[in-house]
Amino acid sequence: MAQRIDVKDLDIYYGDFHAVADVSMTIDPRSVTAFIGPSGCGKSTFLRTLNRMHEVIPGARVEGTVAMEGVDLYGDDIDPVAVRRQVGMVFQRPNPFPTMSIQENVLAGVKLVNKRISKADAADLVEQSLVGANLWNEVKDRLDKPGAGLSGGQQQRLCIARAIAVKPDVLLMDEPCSALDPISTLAIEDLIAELKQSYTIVIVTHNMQQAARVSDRTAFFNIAGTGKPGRLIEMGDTGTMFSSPTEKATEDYISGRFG
Ligand SMILES: Nc1ncnc2c1ncn2[C@@H]1O[C@H](COP(=O)(O)OP(=O)(O)OP(=O)(O)O)[C@@H](O)[C@H]1O
Repeated sequence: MAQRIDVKDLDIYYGDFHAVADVSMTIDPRSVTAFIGPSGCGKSTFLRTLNRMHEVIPGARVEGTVAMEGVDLYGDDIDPVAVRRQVGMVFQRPNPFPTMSIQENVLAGVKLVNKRISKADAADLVEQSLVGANLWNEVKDRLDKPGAGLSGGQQQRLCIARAIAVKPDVLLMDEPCSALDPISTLAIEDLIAELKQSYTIVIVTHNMQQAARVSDRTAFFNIAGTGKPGRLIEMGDTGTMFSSPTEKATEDYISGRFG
């Protein structure tokens, strides 16, 4: 299930704008990697290149390689839709489909791939995915009610259930807790700790404490000024990054001196 990702010499563009320069990193399987850094340094942009969502924007492109278990996701024979199935994504704001029921939401991605799933298999998958997202006990008696009727934290866990229902290898999370209250945030953080047993997880967060709590490794990105590309400054074991980073910019950012 979980997969290792090797990024090599990646440059990311929006048309002529060079948004992120020269990133090389390894993301370990069955672990949580956090991306931190000031606004505009390209964390979300880089995250979206890991499942080829970046190129959905007109004019957006990359140079370099993103390899999953040695296979370049940008290779000529690779189907981007298959990549997005293998590498799921959870966004900042919970985005369940408002007119769909809870169970239809869980199955939304699966039905795109497998229209002929039997009722029994679908019911099993709904239960499995909701259990996996720590939501089953709260919703099992109202699976046919609208997903939009859940609390924000529950909606985010529903989105995680929808993402894991297609059985991805990797889960990308772009500030998944920024719209949530502290209790829901802790529920998602606990869930991330459980999910890493099975998945490779990458999370963008502005919250230093969250990066320190949930991640095994942390990557710090920075930007030298407006119009300049963001760069990966330093990446390492989260404990070390927060206690004794190598770069002064990392220390300044972590200690709240800028950003
Ligand atoms: N769709 C887009 N078209 C053109 N430029 C974009 C687009 N999305 C982002 N950018 C630019 O790319 C750069 C990196 O943005 P990005 O959102 O990746 O940074 P970030 O580190 O995730 O920021 P934040 O922490 O504020 O979310 C910024 O200069 C931004 O303006």
